[in-house]
Amino acid sequence: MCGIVGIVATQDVAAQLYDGLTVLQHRGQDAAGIATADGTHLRVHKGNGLVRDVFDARSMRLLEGRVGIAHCRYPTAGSEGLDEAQPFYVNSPYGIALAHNGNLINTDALRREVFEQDRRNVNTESDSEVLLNVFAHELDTQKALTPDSVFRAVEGVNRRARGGYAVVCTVLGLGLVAFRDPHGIRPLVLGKRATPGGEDEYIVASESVALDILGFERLRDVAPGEAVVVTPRGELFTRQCAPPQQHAPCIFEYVYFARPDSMMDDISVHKARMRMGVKLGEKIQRLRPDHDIDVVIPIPDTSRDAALEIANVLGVKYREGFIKNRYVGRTFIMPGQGERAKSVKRKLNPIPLEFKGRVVLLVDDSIVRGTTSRQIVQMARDAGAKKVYLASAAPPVRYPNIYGIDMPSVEELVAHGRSEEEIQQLLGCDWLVYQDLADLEEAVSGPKQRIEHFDSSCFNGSYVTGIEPGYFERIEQLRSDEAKKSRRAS
Ligand SMILES: O=P(O)(O)OC[C@H]1O[C@H](OP(=O)(O)OP(=O)(O)O)[C@H](O)[C@@H]1O
Ligand SMILES: NC(=O)CC[C@H](N)C(=O)O
Ligand SMILES: [Mg+2]
Repeated sequence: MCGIVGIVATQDVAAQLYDGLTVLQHRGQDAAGIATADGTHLRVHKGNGLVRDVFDARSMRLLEGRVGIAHCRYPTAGSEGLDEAQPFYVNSPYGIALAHNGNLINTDALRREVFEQDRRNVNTESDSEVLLNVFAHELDTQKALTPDSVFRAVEGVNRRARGGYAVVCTVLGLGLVAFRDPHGIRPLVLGKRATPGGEDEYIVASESVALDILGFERLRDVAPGEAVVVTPRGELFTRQCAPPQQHAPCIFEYVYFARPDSMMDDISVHKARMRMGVKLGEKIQRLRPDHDIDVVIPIPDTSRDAALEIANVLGVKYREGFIKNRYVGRTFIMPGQGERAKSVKRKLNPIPLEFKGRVVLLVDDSIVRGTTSRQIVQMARDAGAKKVYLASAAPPVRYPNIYGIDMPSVEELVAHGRSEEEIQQLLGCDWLVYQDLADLEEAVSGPKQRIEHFDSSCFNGSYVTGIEPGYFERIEQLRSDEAKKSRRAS
């Protein structure tokens, strides 16, 4: 999913960008990078691996500048290699570094346009490098470098690019630029803090947790289609750069991606997950008023909030029956199926006394490829459970996600083309229950019903940007696990 941060401060920002990235690490574990600008120079350091592995004292010292951006990557386009780690950089016009969370769905057409019409070279398979070149070209068509000209350039990007994008850039000679796609599919939040001397400092980030740990106050979310410019002197400019369109934030952020301590589009992720638990608990109660569940056990980490509420609604015990190895990262965002499958075992281990002789209800936030649940159900049986039920706080994932979550191939989705009974059989549990989509959407938008529409495409197959014919076949060819495996091998 990728995490992005941009900061303008009165001191060098690299150390703060680094700290910001460490709390966005759950959004991307494959690569990380920071770019800083100090007036005349842009400095970039990036590499493969976790944030803590990519930077050392020397690379941090070189990252001078009071304006900077940072990225941690979960690839959805191109390869996992260093070439496609972000931020990307172009030296014309002015020198621009860009970091992107999301995924473009018209990358091929844009790539051709960029080469043939804009006469710019894109050196990788990354959609983000294409996006940078579109922005650079649009800025190049402007007469001067001002917030106003940047807003016109972002208007140009919004006319040309389709898909999900939350973007941070440093533009030499101007400062920090950030923008969000016209549907607001990907998240972006704006924060501010004042120095003891009363000077303003600003941050934009994928999740508000980055603001919290760096002492910024959350001002608001960047609006769909809005762009933000912050100059090195701490002046903030904002403008709507696209005609109004349906706001459709990605619901999977609330289900799985985001940290529970983040606020996203003014909704607490933690509360959204608790409400998912209440709704699903009520459904279980409706379907099985005389249930025989002895204990509710979450599949850590992300399902905990929902699982606790299910236990409360059902009036049964909640127990931590699986212990998570804190040194293993998130398995879903690992690039290959072999690694994902191996990592579940390394990551989760049962405490048998919580299972022995009991009817257990295991709860996960979502079942995507079924990698986790298939193994966990077996672990619960091996640990002595009498019966193993499984509840998913999200509906069946039956369609690809194309806006920044790497699930391009329907064949890899355990629920694709299968009934719930068939999935239950495949996962090996005694009963399987899924959240209904209407309940999930209601749970996320909350009592105030702040958001009317979501991008719920992986659950209902409805894509807010529209899709070109042949698109799914093409990404399947490019990005299925099989395709990635043979690319790596060659
Ligand atoms: O059906 P699957 O393809 O296995 O994908 C779904 C699982 O993957 C995620 O866990 P992950 O280990 O990535 O992160 P977490 O520790 O935050 O739950 C998610 O929370 C589910 O447990
Ligand atoms: N998950 C993301 O946001 C990915 C960003 C971009 N499409 C990449 O692959 O690098
Ligand atoms: Mg999980």
